[in-house]
Amino acid sequence: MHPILPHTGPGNRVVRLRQGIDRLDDLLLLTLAARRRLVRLVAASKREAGLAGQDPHREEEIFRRGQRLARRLGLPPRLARAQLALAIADGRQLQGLASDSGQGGRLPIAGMLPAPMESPMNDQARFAIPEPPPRLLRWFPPPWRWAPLLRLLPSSWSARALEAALLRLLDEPLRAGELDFLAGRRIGIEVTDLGLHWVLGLEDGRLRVGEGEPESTVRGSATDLLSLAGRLEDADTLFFQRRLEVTGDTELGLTARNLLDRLPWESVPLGARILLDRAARFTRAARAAHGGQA
Ligand SMILES: O=C(O)C(=O)C[C@]1(C(=O)O)C=C[C@@H](O)C=C1
Repeated sequence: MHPILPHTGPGNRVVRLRQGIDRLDDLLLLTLAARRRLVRLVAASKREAGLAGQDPHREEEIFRRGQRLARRLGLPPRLARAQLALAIADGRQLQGLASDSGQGGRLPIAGMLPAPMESPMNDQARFAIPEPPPRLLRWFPPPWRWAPLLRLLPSSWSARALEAALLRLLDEPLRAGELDFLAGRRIGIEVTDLGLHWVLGLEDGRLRVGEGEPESTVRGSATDLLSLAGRLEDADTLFFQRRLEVTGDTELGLTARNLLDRLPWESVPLGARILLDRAARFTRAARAAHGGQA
């Protein structure tokens, strides 16, 4: 808490807004850290495929996409360009590539990056994704601290993201007709610590995330729901420990739960599996770092 700002009134609003700004700054850095991991992976794949490190077309494409998104978000295009230039300069530096390969200073802020500090590592150590260190996680806010920020986002965003994630995850059971029991029904998913809830149904053979009163609701913390979806914990354990709860039409809720248990995990796209596994491990480690309260 800032020492000279009051705890009530407009001063308090400043404190809370600054906390929001801090969370968003955390997100910026977190995004950069995740980007670096992907750059290392893409560098390894390019080497394996015998492709050149530097790819000016790809860089152009990144800038073009950035400008389009900046326009849609009302962000100054120069700001978007500068941010992306910094990220790409770092991407090049990670791969030991020239920061500006004679392209007329297209990455003008490359010089702002610190000199490479990468110590020589073998490929395995370099590309392995380490468990986040606990001290860093204690600094990283627990899921419930994100709730007020998430509420600021349009609910259609989270609904679309969930719909896309579920479509990938449940593609095979959906095509095999195993989700037919959901036709015309509405099942709720509630992430208690994030204050998020969605209603899921099957319309014309397609999974839909929509509005309305659910007939049955599966409820749990972000960490526990991710652990279930990522197969780090099985549904029985979570229900038995009351970390997962089904209310309303129990039969419908239990059918959904059983489906999750029987999910043909091998058929889930590898990328989605890795992402889920990472997200679940990360939030579990964050919960442990916050004394089990995240
Ligand atoms: O996509 C790649 O091939 C990368 O190496 C990543 C990246 C970037 O940082 O986005 C870095 C250097 C390349 O010139 C193009 C893009």
